[in-house]
Amino acid sequence: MRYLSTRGGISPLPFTATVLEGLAPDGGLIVPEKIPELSEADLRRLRGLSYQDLAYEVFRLFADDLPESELRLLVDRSYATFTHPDITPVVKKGRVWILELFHGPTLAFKDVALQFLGNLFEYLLLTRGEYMNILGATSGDTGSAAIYGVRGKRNLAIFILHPHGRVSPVQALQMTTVTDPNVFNLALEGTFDDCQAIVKQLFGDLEFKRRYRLGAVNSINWARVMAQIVYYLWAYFRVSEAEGAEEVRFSVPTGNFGDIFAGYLARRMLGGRIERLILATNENDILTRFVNRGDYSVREVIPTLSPSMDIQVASNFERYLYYLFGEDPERVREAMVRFAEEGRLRFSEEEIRRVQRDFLSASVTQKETLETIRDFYQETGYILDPHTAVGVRAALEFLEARPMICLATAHPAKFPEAVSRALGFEPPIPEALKGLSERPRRVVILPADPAAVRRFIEENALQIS
Ligand SMILES: N[C@@H](CCOP(=O)(O)O)C(=O)O
Repeated sequence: MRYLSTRGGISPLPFTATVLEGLAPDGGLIVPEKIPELSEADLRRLRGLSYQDLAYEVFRLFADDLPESELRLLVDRSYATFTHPDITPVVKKGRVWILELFHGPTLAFKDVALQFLGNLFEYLLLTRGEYMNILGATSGDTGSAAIYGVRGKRNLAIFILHPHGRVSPVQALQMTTVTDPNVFNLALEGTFDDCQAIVKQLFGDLEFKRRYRLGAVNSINWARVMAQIVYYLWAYFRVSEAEGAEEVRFSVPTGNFGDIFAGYLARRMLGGRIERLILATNENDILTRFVNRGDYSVREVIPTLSPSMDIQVASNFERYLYYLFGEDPERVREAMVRFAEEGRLRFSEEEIRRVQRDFLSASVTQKETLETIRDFYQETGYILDPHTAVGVRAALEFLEARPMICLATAHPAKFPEAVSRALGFEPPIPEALKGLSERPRRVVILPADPAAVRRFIEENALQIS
């Protein structure tokens, strides 16, 4: 498989180069040259596999320049850190299925890809005798998952930018209590969008990127998206079999468009057996306005009870645009230039119709989020985290005969304040979070200024002369 940039400015790359590159040097996102479609025979072969075997088979389609034996080891090592034997179990609760993506070390869906990416980085760097400084932005969950994915690994340092005071207290503790010398948490005085823009700006400075060997852990890195495709296929197989249904819907709480973009690819691979994806947003509803009205225009970021989704500029949206525009990089480049200048994009009626064949969308208020946590608990005894609650609420709006699978993107114990507001008690604390608040912390507060971040990296980056 070869990889291209959504903006058309690179020669085709193999998988391993794609992973190390992160963001394409022309500022675009990297996409596979073609999306494999699974035949009936493939589906029969994949249906009964364990999660690890399925992941191995899916990765083989995209990562064909990795030795197969090494890929197998990477998959097994990555999912050995999960506490559930099914890795991402799917359970029926009330009228919907819940796909639990929070059984990894940091209790969020990000672990599914970042455990793998951490091991993959280590393997690639050691075999090439290279090092890397990872630079990432987080609105809460990616940060700790990336840190846990690379801590203790050789030839790697990691710099994670989060918006100061705008992640949940548990999310902040998960990141800042990792005090290994190669882990740097930078709390920026701004929003997640500021953090992500700084990351993209520093990646866009090719001289800086090459000098400090910058690597990406956000879903701009293709390996993140690839790893997330697996759980859509996994859940499709489990639920279609249990319900005797050919088609299902998935509901996905969405901020940066990475997770739902993996769902879009899974939908294409399954030949439409995912009838549609429900794109669920909180009050930061730019993506809902896009799906429902073709209005993709930036507004102020509103802090909510589901902070990981407090995002206006969704970086993976560009990958979807590439397919919406018929894989025409020229159109993508023009659109991204216009968006940078005007902060908005408009779409034709025909384009909106096509978008609506892929997605249905609803935006969910904080009041509705709390009501959903409460009502769902009363009906099923199951505690939703606020992000999952946004997805469940949107799912209930679009419930019909097909089974509905809701992505449970984080464990409720990461958001005890929101759960307690809804239910009057906090969720039980899982082992992984016990004693966090007593541990020493390390975090540096900086202005949301690219020059300040750049200086910090220059002073602290791993450099091997
Ligand atoms: N919601 C994310 C934001 C970053 O998204 P990513 O998928 O591109 O890493 C978070 O929790 O940090």
